[in-house]
Amino acid sequence: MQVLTPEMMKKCDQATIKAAYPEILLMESAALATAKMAEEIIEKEISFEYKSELKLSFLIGQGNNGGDGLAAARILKNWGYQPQIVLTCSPSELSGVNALNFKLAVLNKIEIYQFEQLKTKEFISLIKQSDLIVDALLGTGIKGQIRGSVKSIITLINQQLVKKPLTLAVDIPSGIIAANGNLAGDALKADYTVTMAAYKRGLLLYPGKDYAGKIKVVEIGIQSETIQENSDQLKVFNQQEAKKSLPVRKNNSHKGSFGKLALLAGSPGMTGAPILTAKAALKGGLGLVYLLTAAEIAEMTAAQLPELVSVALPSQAGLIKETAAAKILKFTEKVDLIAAGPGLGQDKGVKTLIENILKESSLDLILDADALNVISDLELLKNYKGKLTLTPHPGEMAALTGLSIKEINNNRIDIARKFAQKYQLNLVLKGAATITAAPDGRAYINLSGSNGLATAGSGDVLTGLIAALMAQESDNFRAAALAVYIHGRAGEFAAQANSDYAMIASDIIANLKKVYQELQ
Ligand SMILES: NC(=O)C1=CN([C@@H]2O[C@H](COP(=O)(O)OP(=O)(O)OC[C@H]3O[C@@H](n4cnc5c(N)ncnc54)[C@H](OP(=O)(O)O)[C@@H]3O)[C@@H](O)[C@H]2O)[C@H](O)CC1
Ligand SMILES: [K+]
Repeated sequence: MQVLTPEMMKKCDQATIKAAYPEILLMESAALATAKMAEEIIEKEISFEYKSELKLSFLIGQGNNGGDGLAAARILKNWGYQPQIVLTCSPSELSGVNALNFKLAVLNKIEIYQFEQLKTKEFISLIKQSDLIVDALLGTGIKGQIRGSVKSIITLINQQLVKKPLTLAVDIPSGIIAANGNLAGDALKADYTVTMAAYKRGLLLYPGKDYAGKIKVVEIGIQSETIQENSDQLKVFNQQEAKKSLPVRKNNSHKGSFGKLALLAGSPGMTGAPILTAKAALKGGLGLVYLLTAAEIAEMTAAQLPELVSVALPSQAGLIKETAAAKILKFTEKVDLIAAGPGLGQDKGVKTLIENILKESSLDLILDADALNVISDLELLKNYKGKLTLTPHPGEMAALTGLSIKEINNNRIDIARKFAQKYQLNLVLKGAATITAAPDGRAYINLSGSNGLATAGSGDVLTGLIAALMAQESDNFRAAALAVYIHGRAGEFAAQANSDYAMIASDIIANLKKVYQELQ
């Protein structure tokens, strides 16, 4: 399913209207979907005897988002509810389809208030008594910081109400910038969002994602071809996508059928990282892991995980020496892919080692953590002969690009995509709302996960999973996106079992089986 910017959404609306779909009909479809969602929420969340006893309050802005709200209120009135409307402007300031929907609301005898004419106390009491608020103040047309009556309403609700009524946002919570998920000063938190035709970026990026609650994308008459033509190939990776992408395992197979991984990882202070990566790779379905590690810890790591084949490399002060390059490259002749980085440590020797692999190997290669930190010549990435995947967190991405972490997080989608295209590699930009980008411009925003995933070793687990899925699926980009999804979903299961607070990286691995069972 596509993820759009406000400009793309506008183009879709315009193309649909131009192709003979009247604007009022589009708005009516959006309103009908909103009314249905409101009814679903009411039935699920509120116990009541008569529809007419429920207080449904519609907060209505001056634009088309408000128009959606006006029409939805009218539909619910016709279904036997008693909605009331709070308008942020005077009726004479409404135009076009919004003015028409206002007239219809009046005709249907809906109770209408103008915010400016209400005393603060009256407004607060009206909101407090509401069983459901429908937020149709601002949608994709937001410009600049919130202002005027819209700002007063959002501020009053956020500052004066200890317990906020159940809230349904129309299209996007008001105050969230649809292009990037940032706050336009302040925003109204929703429990549910009904969004028209496609996801908007701001619903999936933080802080917007925290404001949106449960999101439902509804069809309003815009053809999927129109959305496809006006989008930029950014999609969500959700359970449906994961089910489609899960590699089929052949019955007539041996451990070589599911891939052999050379994992270059670990140092004396960091013996857990390679174990987490190796274990996640094996539990992810990979056939065989060779851990290539510093001589000091080769034996000890082998003892920690009996399924592992541990290979000792020459080292100095615990870090693998650059002279190990020849041995590693010779060794990689018998594997299908290489993953490097977890717990590797950083020094000149490690840097030379990684550079040599980038210059000489042509296997599928995943670089994570310290293997990313030692890269200074980005041309090496571009010129790599095999298929390359990088898995930076925002700090590592900042080091790779020379941007600040804040800049990365403010524009993570575009930065990840441009980097992947420029250097012709798969990029997994980690953090809340992980982006997976392909060299050909495709990209996914991942939808699974929990804040418990922000725990030591979580990235090491992801690297192992990416290796596992890549070994089983030929499209490395799809494999990486699937691994990110599975990692996030296993994190959700781990959080359910342990709480977000108490889960650790090993719990992600322990819950992989539940994800595979769910996807099969
Ligand atoms: N045909 C369609 O386009 C459909 C659209 N749908 C819904 O429409 C909205 C987008 O509607 P749009 O009118 O483009 O914009 P909004 O309603 O979101 O906002 C515009 C009004 O809000 C005022 N505004 C803008 N920024 C601010 C702000 N920071 N603070 C306060 N007020 C603001 C703006 O005022 P101006 O003075 O700038 O003109 C407008 O009054 C979309 O989200 C959907 O809900 C339907 O889905 C159907 C088809
Ligand atoms: K809204």
